[in-house]
Amino acid sequence: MYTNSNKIKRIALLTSGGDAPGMNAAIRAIVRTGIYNNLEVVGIKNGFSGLLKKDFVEMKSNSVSKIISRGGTILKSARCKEFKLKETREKAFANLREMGIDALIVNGGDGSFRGADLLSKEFGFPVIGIPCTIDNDIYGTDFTIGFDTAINTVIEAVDKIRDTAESHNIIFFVEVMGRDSGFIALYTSIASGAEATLLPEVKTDIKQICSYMEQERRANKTSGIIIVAEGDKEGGATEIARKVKEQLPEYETRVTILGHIQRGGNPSCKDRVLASILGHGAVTALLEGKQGVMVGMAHNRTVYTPLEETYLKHDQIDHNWIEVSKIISL
Ligand SMILES: Nc1ncnc2c1ncn2[C@@H]1O[C@H](COP(=O)(O)OP(=O)(O)OP(=O)(O)O)[C@@H](O)[C@H]1O
Ligand SMILES: O=P(O)(O)OC[C@H]1O[C@](O)(CO)[C@@H](O)[C@@H]1O
Ligand SMILES: [Mg+2]
Repeated sequence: MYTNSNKIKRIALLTSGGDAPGMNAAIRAIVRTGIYNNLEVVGIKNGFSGLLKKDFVEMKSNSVSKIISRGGTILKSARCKEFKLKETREKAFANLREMGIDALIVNGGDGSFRGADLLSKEFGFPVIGIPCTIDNDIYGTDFTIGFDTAINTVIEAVDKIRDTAESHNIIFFVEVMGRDSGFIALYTSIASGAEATLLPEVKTDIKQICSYMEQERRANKTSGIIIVAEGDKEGGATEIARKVKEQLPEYETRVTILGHIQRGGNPSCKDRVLASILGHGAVTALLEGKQGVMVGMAHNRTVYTPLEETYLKHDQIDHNWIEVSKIISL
């Protein structure tokens, strides 16, 4: 068990799970705020995997020069299945102690916070989380870092697809990311005026989609966009399109899977600001003696939420928004 009898002098940070635009801005803010407060800052490469392999790098102010505008993560990220095992986390804790590290900042999504929370609870080690995921599925913050950039990437693509849909009278099924969460699908549906939205949180009824398409045709609409979150329980866009085509063979349909273009790219202004404020907030939280919490932004204020709540409560989509999206796309 770790007893933090001394002041925090040396902190580490890592990025974990899917990369998210703005992770670099968060790294920059953590490093510079740490140095400003006379802390030593250590970067851990490749998420929890790097923690196990002692893949550490000392971070100086110039290590983070000119990265605020860059997508991805200079520390690299990974999914590390073994971190779910207690003996693996024991090794991680031992490595942190061996490197003289007093606290850890984890930049990632709900899965990363599960790992971070276990590390904090099992060893009493000071850990702070920063919400970095394009999925926006974390409780305790209005938005996660990367979401804004990702949804803007999606609507730029959907606007282009719309041109072809209209020119050729095609119904497009556009698949967006979100294995367990429909935030990207719902926001981009509303913003691109999509004719229908399919989400993991709502049961998809193929018959209902078909009758909706018929209704649209009667209203003289000859093209359309249906946004499908990849985690929809009826299947991804390819599967949904196949099922619809079985019922309505006369319709011209196409499928576009946007895939990983949604995770890359230069972060938006909003994501850069959010990442900078939360990165600074994570370091000041540690200096104030906070641990086992995530730093988030609610109503433009920095707030702290126990890590456990961030992944157990998740963030819920507003079901009224689905209705609104339908009404205004009719
Ligand atoms: N239950 C768990 N216990 C311990 N560690 C976990 C657990 N779940 C996830 N992790 C760790 O966190 C890593 C990242 O989790 P995950 O792949 O779910 O991504 P995420 O952080 O939710 O980000 P995103 O959803 O944006 O890709 C996992 O590879 C694993 O190392
Ligand atoms: O297939 P990969 O690259 O592991 O990541 C896909 C997953 O990561 C996310 O994009 C979030 O980063 C999810 O929406 C998606 O399910
Ligand atoms: Mg996740």
